[in-house]
Amino acid sequence: MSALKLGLPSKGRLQQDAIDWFAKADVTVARTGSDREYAGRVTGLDGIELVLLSASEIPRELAAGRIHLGVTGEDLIQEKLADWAAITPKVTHMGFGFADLIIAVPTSWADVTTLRDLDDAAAQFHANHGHRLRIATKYHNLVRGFLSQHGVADFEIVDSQGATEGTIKNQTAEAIADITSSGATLTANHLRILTDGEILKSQATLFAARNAHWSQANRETFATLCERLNLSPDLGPDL
Ligand SMILES: Nc1ncnc2c1ncn2[C@@H]1O[C@H](COP(=O)(O)OP(=O)(O)OP(=O)(O)O)[C@@H](O)[C@H]1O
Ligand SMILES: O=P(O)(O)OC[C@H]1O[C@H](OP(=O)(O)OP(=O)(O)O)[C@H](O)[C@@H]1O
Repeated sequence: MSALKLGLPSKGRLQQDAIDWFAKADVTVARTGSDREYAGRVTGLDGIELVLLSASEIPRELAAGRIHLGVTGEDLIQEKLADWAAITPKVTHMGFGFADLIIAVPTSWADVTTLRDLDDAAAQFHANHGHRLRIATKYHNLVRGFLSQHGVADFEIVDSQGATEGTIKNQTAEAIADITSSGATLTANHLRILTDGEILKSQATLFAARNAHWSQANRETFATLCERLNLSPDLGPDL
């Protein structure tokens, strides 16, 4: 019998909260081996196999159906999977890992407080510098989609996979789009969120994979898990 594969973040800020969340359903995730070994097992509910993955790889594994269930941030799912709701429906929000994806500019840009101002500043910047205003982010698709919806076009995305708030000081970008939680990193780097610059509110979420092979046993395990967590997700007929 092939077990239901549950993908959890292998490290990082979501891992411990995810483990605690499953413990509420008497599903105990124990890391095995050393701290650095990406192995673990699940006890308390038969038929679940743990798959430890980077939070940013969980969307791809869900889409490919290599895991049945996965925990990651909504920001990562929406960025990486265009048609995410059809491929990997949400089972439930998990109530941690809250973070907002936002657009921010230097606090010294006193005249730029809205997207409209950003659009004007971008046109001016292009005219003055001969190249487009650069926005550093790892959320290329979400940022492009959001800015195009709001009529901001004269910009260029600069890839930044980490320390994005530092790109302005480093002069590799003029604005940034990144997730923020406490706001401390923005403040420390003299950045201010545009008043209408919120792209997405994210939190850790349990997703199910439509493309996974769901055996009868896998469905029953999932149903038991949902029952213990008091969940009745409506995932449509194909799951
Ligand atoms: N400061 C934060 N506060 C709360 N949640 C956050 C914060 N930063 C990130 N998150 C959430 O946690 C998710 C994973 O972030 P984390 O930094 O743990 O992993 P990652 O660096 O994106 O992935 P990887 O495991 O590949 O390194 C983010 O996509 C977001 O949903
Ligand atoms: O609003 P705050 O509470 O300050 O948190 C926001 C910061 O947290 C994340 O970075 P992370 O710590 O994952 O480091 P990274 O820049 O290397 O991705 C995010 O990219 C922000 O930089």
